[in-house]
Amino acid sequence: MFNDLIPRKPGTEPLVEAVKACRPHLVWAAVFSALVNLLYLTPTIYMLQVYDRVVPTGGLQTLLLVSAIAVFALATLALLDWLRTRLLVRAGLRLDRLLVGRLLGRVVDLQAQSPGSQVLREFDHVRTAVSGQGVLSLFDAPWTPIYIGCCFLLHPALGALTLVGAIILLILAVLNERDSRPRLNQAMKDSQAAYAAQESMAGQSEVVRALGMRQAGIALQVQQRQVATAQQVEAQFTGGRYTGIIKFLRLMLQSASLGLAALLTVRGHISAGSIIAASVLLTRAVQPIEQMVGAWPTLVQAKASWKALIELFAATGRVDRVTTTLPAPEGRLGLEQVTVRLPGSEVPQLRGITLSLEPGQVLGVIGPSGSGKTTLARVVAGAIPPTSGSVRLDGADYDARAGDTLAEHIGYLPQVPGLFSGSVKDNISRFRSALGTDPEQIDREAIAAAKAAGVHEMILRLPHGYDTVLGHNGAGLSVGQSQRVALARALYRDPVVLVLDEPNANLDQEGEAALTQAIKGATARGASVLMVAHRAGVLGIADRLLMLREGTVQIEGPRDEVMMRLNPGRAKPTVVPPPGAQSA
Ligand SMILES: Nc1ncnc2c1ncn2[C@@H]1O[C@H](COP(=O)(O)OP(=O)(O)OP(=O)(O)O)[C@@H](O)[C@H]1O
Repeated sequence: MFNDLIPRKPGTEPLVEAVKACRPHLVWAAVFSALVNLLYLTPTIYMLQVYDRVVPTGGLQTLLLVSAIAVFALATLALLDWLRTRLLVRAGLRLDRLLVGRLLGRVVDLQAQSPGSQVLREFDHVRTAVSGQGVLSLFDAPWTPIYIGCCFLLHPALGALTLVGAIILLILAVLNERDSRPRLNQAMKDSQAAYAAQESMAGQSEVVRALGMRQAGIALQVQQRQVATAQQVEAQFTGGRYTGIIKFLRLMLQSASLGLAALLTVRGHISAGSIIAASVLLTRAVQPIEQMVGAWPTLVQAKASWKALIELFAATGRVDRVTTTLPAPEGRLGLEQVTVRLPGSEVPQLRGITLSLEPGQVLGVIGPSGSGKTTLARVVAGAIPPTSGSVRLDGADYDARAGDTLAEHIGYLPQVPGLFSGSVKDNISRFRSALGTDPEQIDREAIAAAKAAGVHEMILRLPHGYDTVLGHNGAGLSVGQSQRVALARALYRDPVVLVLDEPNANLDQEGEAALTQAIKGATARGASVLMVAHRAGVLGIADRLLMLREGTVQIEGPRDEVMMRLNPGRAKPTVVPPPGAQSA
């Protein structure tokens, strides 16, 4: 039942480490729980002493002594209860400290986007269960048999009543779990889908308004929400029904034990003190079961979330490896039989691509829409791994440089610029300030990159220059301006490989001239450049051209030769020199 909750797959090591780090807290919390539960016997024992020793003899000194002991025991109970709660909260914090950074790293490493956005929510479910009532109810549960045993010690009939009561409550708890679990799981899935749909609509609100999809969009979201809420309500109704029955039964049992104990006292089987003691013991015996029923949704949710975290870590096991530090590369790029099949797709997007690119060379990638140009750019940029085959930088597989180490040598300008919320400088410097890099160094390098991209003057004309704060997706800049800032980001710290995906798609003449100069500057210092382009202009700078069709290389060779082959009727290649090319 709990087998699938143990992280065993490669890649899940951080989860194992985090659990190990929290183990001392959990063990001590369990020990304190045991002591707390023992001390819960204090009122029972106190009552027995008062009724059986103090009342018959009228011994005030005995009353004072047992009262003092009871106060001490109850104070210790309160202290230990407080300590165990603190320990669990600290365990939750430790989980947070150890896992959140890695978790976010793994989300970045995920290829499929959707599950990643829920990951922190999943983690919080686990943390809440660990640091709250969920785990406490598990710690208290084993005490039910002990309290029942104490009832048997008072009198077998009282023990039997408590045992039967506990069994009935347990059966109700199991039925509750069985009835509400599928509904809770479904409710979770439905509400996640509803949240995702709402986020997507909110992100596209302009399009929704402009296309008159307002009413349809709202109706769709309301429907999705109703489905999710209906399941939640059903689960709550089911849980509430059982909680009500369980509460009624517990109160009945308490009264029944009082009545039975009174009967046994009248008949002289037990002392008068046992009457209330029996009722208190029964309450303690069934309380963990009741607690468990209350905490069940939290535990079910935490279990599902923990499994989701295990899957996430197992699916992204490639990261967090320790690799040998290789020397800085020169920019020799090689693809060997690269095949890419994106997650969820049945056919590969790239098939058996082999190519090489030397430092200082520009390779232009052309081909019809959907032929795989962007996919090739993403693989060469290291954004996605090949499904098979290898991508090499100076002979070393991309995998040989772990995490961000590879990215330091690569400048990537994606088809959609993808700027982030933050200042223009933050965006160009790839948010280095968050890593504690010297601010002056960041300023110097960001300005150098902007100059290399020919965008320095344009940035200076922005309301706050490099400190202009951009919104989500670079809001605050035009599409062309975003593309130029993203080019500066790609050139930040002079990477030896440049991957530019339709870098001139939104540029005016000035922007295209700046782009050409930037590419020339990069090749002059020895960078290799792979550039996807539709428009002929910028391709004039390419040394070689590669034409893709349906994910395979159709033609590859020196630019003019390829152009001649593509346009055999023409005497001269059709690629026109890009603006600014003659000034080089
Ligand atoms: N996330 C994805 N999952 C599955 N298939 C995808 C995904 N993204 C793209 N594809 C498919 O991969 C193929 C290649 O897409 P790609 O974006 O590489 O083409 P492209 O040549 O860059 O096209 P364009 O010139 O229109 O940008 C297309 O058939 C597309 O449908």
